[in-house]
Amino acid sequence: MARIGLVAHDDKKDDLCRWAEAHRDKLSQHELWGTGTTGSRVTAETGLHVHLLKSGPLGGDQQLGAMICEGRLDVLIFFIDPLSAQPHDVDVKALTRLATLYDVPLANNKSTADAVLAAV
Ligand SMILES: O=C(CO)COP(=O)(O)O
Repeated sequence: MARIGLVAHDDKKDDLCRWAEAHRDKLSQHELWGTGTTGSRVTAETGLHVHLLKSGPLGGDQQLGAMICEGRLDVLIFFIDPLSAQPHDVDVKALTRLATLYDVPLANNKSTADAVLAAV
């Protein structure tokens, strides 16, 4: 069982929920962790259980980063919005930096998420 982080910026939350619904059976075999709003929406729209962290701008991205550097997260699915500025951009950068540093598979879009999930 893999420990999978689920995060999406606001304009990408619909995409992530659709992706999670499409992969519901597979995702249900894993331990899911999500930032507050993303995780709540995934649960509401798919029925999947997601352990909820703080909302991203309130520290949720940093909580996922801490999980990564402590070896408590195996995969990060993070649908980033490349067309909008984020008030917590420094947190977003810190999270993607730690995923890179610790060699955690990081999917920033649906195609990559499909490939990563197929491999776990
Ligand atoms: O902002 C986020 C990622 O940077 C996501 O946070 P929420 O899921 O709480 O909206």
